[in-house]
Amino acid sequence: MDLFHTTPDPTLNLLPKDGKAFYYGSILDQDQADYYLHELMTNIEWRHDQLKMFGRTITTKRKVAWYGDSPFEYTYSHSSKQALPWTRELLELKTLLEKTSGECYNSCLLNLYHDGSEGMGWHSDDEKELKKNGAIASLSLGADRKFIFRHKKTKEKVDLFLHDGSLLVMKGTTQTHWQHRLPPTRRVLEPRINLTFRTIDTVQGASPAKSPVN
Ligand SMILES: O=C(O)CCC(=O)C(=O)O
Ligand SMILES: [Fe+2]
Repeated sequence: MDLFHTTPDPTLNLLPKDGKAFYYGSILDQDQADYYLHELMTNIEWRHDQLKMFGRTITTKRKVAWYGDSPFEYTYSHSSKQALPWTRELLELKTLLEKTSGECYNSCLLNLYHDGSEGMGWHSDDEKELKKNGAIASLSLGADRKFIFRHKKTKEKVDLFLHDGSLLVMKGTTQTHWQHRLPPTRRVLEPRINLTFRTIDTVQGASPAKSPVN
């Protein structure tokens, strides 16, 4: 299904079955989107991600950061990390996303893609430490990028563009039945930041999404 050219309707489920994904379009005006992009570029403690695959350590070009309500410990590709305390801007965005989506979140994984050569491979945000079927609110800032869902069994795909300042909310059984990916592209030369607000199941501990290769 090609959803590139449809006007966003946040009441419309983009997935034909086995999950729910709602695209709100831009929820920030251009000045706000520019402001947060700049602030987050500057004030977030960005680190290259280290993935361990087949006994080798790979350093991704994209950078990541992890923030939360408390210094959640989580294991991310065989190394243990701690969530940093919320910054002012992250708390403002969390409040806005909670109001818009009607859900609560206690942590946020941020990804910085310097240009279109950086992306993220197929994965589901289904770590056992995340609240089962918890909502994930994905805010995009900067370059518009294509995002693709793929059903795990039928391989059915749903494509959309995540625009500057836009919100995508994934909920229900989406992470059980669907994977998603941010494909690299030669057409994009500008940076993009993506924030995924999540809920860690605080009884169990903490872990963000798997570490898919670029
Ligand atoms: O950058 C994106 O839009 C996707 C990020 C993502 O899937 C993740 O952080 O788990
Ligand atoms: Fe993800």
